[in-house]
Amino acid sequence: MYSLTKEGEGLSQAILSFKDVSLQRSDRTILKHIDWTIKPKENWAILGLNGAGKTTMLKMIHGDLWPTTGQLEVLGGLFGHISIPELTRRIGWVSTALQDWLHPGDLVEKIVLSGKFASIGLYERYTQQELDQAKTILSDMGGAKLIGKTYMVLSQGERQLVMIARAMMAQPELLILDEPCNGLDLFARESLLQRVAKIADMPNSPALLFVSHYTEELMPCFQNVLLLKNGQVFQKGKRKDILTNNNLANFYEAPIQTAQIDEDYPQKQSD
Ligand SMILES: Nc1ncnc2c1ncn2[C@@H]1O[C@H](COP(=O)(O)OP(=O)(O)OP(=O)(O)O)[C@@H](O)[C@H]1O
Repeated sequence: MYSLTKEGEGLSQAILSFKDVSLQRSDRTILKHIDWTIKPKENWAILGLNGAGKTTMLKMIHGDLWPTTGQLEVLGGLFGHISIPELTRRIGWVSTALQDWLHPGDLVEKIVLSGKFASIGLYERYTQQELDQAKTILSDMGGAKLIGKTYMVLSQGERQLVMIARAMMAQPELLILDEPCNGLDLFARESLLQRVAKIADMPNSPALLFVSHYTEELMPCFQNVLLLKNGQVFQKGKRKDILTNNNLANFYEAPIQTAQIDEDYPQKQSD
C-alpha cells in the first residue's frame, strides 16, 4: 500500500530513498547529493573508509539527523511528515557504540527484552511470555548458553550477538548493522556473520543494511553494495558489478586483488 504525505503526494514503496540528499555541518558538506534507493527484499552493504560519512548516513536513516537539502523517505514516510519516534521503533540498530550505554549488571535476557521497548534498561512492565520470547530469540541466534549471565561477563562476540537479538526483539522492518564485527577475532567474526546470514534467510527477514570497512565481511546475502567516499556515492549496484578489482582499486586508490574465498568459513570444531 502506498503511503501518503500530508499533501497527498504518493510515496514509493521503498525501504528507503535518498533523493539528492546533502548534509551540511558548520562550513563543511558531510554528505553530498546522495541518490540511493533500497527496494523491499533487498539487503545492502555500505563500504567506506574512515570518515567517508557512513555513520552520518545511518544517523540520518534513523532520524537522528535531517537532510540539509534533498528528500529522504524511510519505511514509507517522508522526513518532515513522519513521527521520528515511531520510525525509530521500526528500525533495529546494532553498533558497538550502543554497547557503552547498556547496564553491565543487567541479565542478558532482560537486555534482549529491552529491545521491545526501545529502552536502555527495563522500565516497562513485561510478561513472562515476553521474557520467554526474548530467551527464544537469543537461543535462535545461538546464544542459549548466555541466558542467566550478566552482560559484563560476556566476550565482545557474545555482546554483539546479544545486541542483534535485542534489535530482533522489536521485529524491525530494517536492521542496521554498523560495523558489527569491530573487535571480534576471526572465529567470533565468522560466527556472527553466519548469524546475520541466517537472519537474511528468515521468511520475514527485515531489510538488512550492513556497514563495514572490509570487503571480506560482505556475505553473499548482501547482493547490493554502495561504495561511499568523501561523503559521495562512488558507486552502487549489484555486488558482482561493484566488487571488481578495477572498481575497488579506483575506490581505495590502491592496487587491489580480490579473491573468492571458500564459503565454508573457518569454524571452530566446537561450533
Ligand atoms: N557534527 C559534525 N560536525 C562536523 N563534522 C562532522 C560532524 N559529524 C561528522 N563529521 C565529520 O564528517 C565526516 C564523516 O563522519 P562519519 O562518522 O559519518 O564517517 P564514517 O564513514 O562513519 O567513519 P568511520 O568509519 O571512521 O566510523 C568525518 O570527517 C567527521 O569528522
